[in-house]
Amino acid sequence: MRFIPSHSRNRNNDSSLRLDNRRFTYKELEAITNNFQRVIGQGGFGEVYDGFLEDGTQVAVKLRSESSAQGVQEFLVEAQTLAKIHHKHLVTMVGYCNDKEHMALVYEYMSEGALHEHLRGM
Ligand SMILES: Nc1ncnc2c1ncn2[C@@H]1O[C@H](COP(=O)(O)OP(=O)(O)OP(=O)(O)O)[C@@H](O)[C@H]1O
Repeated sequence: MRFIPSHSRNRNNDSSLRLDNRRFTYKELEAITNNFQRVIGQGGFGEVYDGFLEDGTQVAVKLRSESSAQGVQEFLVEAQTLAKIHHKHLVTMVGYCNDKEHMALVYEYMSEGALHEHLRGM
């Protein structure tokens, strides 16, 4: 499956993923997560890590593991869908990483308390 036509690929032609969100390098993710130190969850794509951006914003970094049952395309679909959607009942995607073999999605962190508050307001 293609997400953008080949004629509109970005100039360096490195990816079929083009989003308005911030693009992180794997090195930046290492810094943000303090070398992937704290696992906060486990999803279909792999582990989810706690992290902090330079401005102190807490984020959840969903790193796609090589052994993930879900494929690269599914990962890209999630990234591309969330990049387009901004809704008060959906967690915001801050950015993504598509750096050689590393793929990750970066979301605003949502604590359980915040989630319950969120759901109560629905
Ligand atoms: N934005 C977030 N803030 C805080 N924790 C998160 C966030 N996103 C995910 N997590 C943690 O990571 C776990 C797995 O995330 P999530 O369910 O989104 O993964 P997934 O890959 O979509 O799972 P699946 O596809 O198997 O349903 C969550 O249960 C939660 O503990």
